[in-house]
Amino acid sequence: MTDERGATVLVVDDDAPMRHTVVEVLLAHGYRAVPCAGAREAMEQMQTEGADLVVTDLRMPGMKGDALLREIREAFPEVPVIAVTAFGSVEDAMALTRAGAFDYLEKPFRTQPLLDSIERGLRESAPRREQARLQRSGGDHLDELVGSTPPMQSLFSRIARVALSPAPVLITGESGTGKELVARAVHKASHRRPLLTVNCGAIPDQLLESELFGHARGAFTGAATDKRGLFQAADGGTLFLDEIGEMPLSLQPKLLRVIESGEVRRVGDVNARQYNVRIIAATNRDLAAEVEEGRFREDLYWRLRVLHLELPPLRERAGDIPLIVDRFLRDSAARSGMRKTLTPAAVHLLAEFHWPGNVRQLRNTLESALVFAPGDEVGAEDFPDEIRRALGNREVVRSAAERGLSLAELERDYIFETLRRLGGNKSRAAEQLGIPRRTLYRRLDEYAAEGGKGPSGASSGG
Ligand SMILES: Nc1ncnc2c1ncn2[C@@H]1O[C@H](COP(=O)(O)OP(=O)(O)OP(=O)(O)O)[C@@H](O)[C@H]1O
Repeated sequence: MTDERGATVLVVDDDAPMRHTVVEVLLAHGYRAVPCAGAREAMEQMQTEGADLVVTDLRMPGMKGDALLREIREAFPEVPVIAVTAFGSVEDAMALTRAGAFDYLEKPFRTQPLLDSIERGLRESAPRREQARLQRSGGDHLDELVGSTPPMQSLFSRIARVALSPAPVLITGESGTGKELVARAVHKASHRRPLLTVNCGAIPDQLLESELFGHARGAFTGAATDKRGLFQAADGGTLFLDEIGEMPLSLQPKLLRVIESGEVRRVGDVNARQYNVRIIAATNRDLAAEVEEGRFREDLYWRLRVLHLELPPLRERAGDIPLIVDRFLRDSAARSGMRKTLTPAAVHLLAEFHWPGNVRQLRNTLESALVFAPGDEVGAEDFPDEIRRALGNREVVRSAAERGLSLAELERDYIFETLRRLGGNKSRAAEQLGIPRRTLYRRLDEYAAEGGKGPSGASSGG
């Protein structure tokens, strides 16, 4: 967590005495308070110096305070805005919250509620502001990638560092962790152009070679004209080889040769040409294991992973989930013009789930909940059973793990408990357990043979 003393707070009010009083109070409490006489001045200040939080009056000449609120939400969504309003009607307050105000205070207000609100606003927005800071310091190449947890921060700084090198980069990580976004970020920061992408798993083996290297007219049946390959088309830029683990073994030595020499020979051509192409490869496979098993060439593997970026699975950076959700909600609001919010229970649910399909699954899940949730608010009940059940299951699994149960014991207890709940009806129990009936019978026979120990609680007690 960042230390919020010294945070920059803009105080926007056209009423000079009021403005100065607030500034004095904030300075006395260790904030860097900057007075702004109007909305324009405030926007100017945000663009040049930045700000961590804004306290603004809502009625000012020049630009209305609520217009300022909207502008800030759009340009600097990470900066919380506390609105000060003279008319404290409920309608106003609701309109303000809908427009994105973090909090509002009625005039005249006392010092302590203002200080409390500022402290809370800074605390709650800290991860978003940190992310924005990182993105700004690294240029705009990270703008699609959300994350403020330590593994993502270290990834961002690695991206900036590897971008300028001409060496190949290997990006690994489970499916849906953002490998393609990382490839794009590396490319963007590299100042190379253009970026071409090929999915090695999506093109039939025979075609991949001519897709990559091109072919000469008449090289094979059907090659009626000369064809440029991706290496040629990407000259001066980056070639992203997605799903490199799927590249056929027969093609791998050719790719290695091209990477090492920079020379490409089209299929059916005798002459080689020199191209300047930076390779980024990605895979969700364990390439080292593929090498062990003879499915991937070791020399190519080592050549590709000169620079290696590893994307952690989402469950290992759950702290990023609220940020990612926030980004998706904003993207979706921008597309649909309808802004929906999540209830705290829904946010909790999403933050706690283990997301085997990583960010892609989170995005898809959220998108469908946004479509199907009837009102403006998406609650935990709008997410699939499977996700809600997993959280309940976690409690059960945790207590089993705490008791030191083996998998076999857990299974046995679960079977007996299901049978007990269903009054001993084996057909229904098998159905609920999702196993064939004969499997259930076999298990019960095994337990009986073990001496009918019954549930582990009973056996460990005896
Ligand atoms: N850190 C992130 N911030 C925002 N969106 C992300 C992030 N990581 C992934 N996404 C989104 O998740 C989805 C999957 O990302 P991407 O296609 O880059 O994953 P991948 O690792 O390449 O997956 P695969 O191995 O299946 O090809 C995309 O919609 C992407 O925009």
